[in-house]
Amino acid sequence: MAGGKVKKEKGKPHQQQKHMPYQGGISFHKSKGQHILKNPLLVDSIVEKAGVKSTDVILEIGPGTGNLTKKLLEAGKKVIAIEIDPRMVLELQRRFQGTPHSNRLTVIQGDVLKTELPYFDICVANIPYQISSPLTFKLLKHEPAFRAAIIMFQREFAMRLVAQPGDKLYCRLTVNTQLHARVFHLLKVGRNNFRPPPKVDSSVVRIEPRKPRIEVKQKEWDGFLRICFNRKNKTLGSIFRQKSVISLLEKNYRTVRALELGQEDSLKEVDAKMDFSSFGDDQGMEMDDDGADDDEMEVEDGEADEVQSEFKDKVLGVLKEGDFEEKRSSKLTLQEFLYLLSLFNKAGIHFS
Ligand SMILES: C[S@@+](CC[C@H](N)C(=O)[O-])C[C@H]1O[C@@H](n2cnc3c(N)ncnc32)[C@H](O)[C@@H]1O
Repeated sequence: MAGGKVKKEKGKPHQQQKHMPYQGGISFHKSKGQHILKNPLLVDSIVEKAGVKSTDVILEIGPGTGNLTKKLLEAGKKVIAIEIDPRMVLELQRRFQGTPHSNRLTVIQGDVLKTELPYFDICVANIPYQISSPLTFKLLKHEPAFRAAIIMFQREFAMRLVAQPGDKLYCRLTVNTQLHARVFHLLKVGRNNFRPPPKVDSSVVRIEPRKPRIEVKQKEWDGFLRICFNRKNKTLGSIFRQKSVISLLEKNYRTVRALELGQEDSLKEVDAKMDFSSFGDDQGMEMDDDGADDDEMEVEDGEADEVQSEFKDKVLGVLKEGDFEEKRSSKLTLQEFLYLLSLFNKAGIHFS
């Protein structure tokens, strides 16, 4: 309930670290990323840069107390807002009830990550940063594709989304996002525009889903990028020489061949011979990685780990064919990644 008492944590009678006071009586929960936009000029600027049309159905994620919602209602035809916190939902109802906007606002109470998204033309949102990655990919998977999403992210996350080959922040998240969308940086936002101020600066970006979509087999693509970005500054030749990588690809190769030939026995034989422990469950193709650890090593590398085999020659042959052996993922364009994957697939080499 808005204006309710702040619950004190057990054993910490004088501490209310997670609850920040708010002049209107509502308290903000950091755990829900509640940093409310307090600068009306900034709110105007976001709505203006979003290019909202008067015919637009707008999706807002995390409307909070409704500062952005109000401007969106003024600009568009309809706002559908998804808010996890029932206190905020009440606050919104109270704020817009009896106003000319009330019948054009629908508030859905729930976790946006667990909610089936409605149809919308444009999404405008100041989101809780902890859901940045899964939310971005939920939006990018959404059908039918919307015109654009204008979203406030933590600055570093935003810069990863818009990074170009060769930029320090260029990572798997960048390539995965840019496969599905064109992304533009719109606005830098300092932390003092929020109440309470977050610990980080922010940026507003514009995400435009590609139309038509670039079609890839998602598991194949994810598996491929995971390997390429395992050490993004190493040459692809060095990454694809690793024993663990060769083993995984050879297993996939034989699996596909065996399935094609319907040879179940040879499958069992392959499984018995190979050790794939270094990839294990990490082959899960979830898209929620924020890319922050792309420089971290998941697969051991090094000369000692190399294998000599015909299959390795096959893999390196593909790299040579496309002139990729000396190239590094940190500098590869989206088109080059797509081309390299197509060369691997043409040679019967698969990543899932
Ligand atoms: C950064 S605040 C933005 C509030 C408001 N839009 C503004 O700009 O002033 C994020 C809002 O998202 C809500 N929220 C947090 N997690 C959410 C989730 N998983 N699904 C929907 N809303 C969420 C919070 O309760 C909060 O109201």
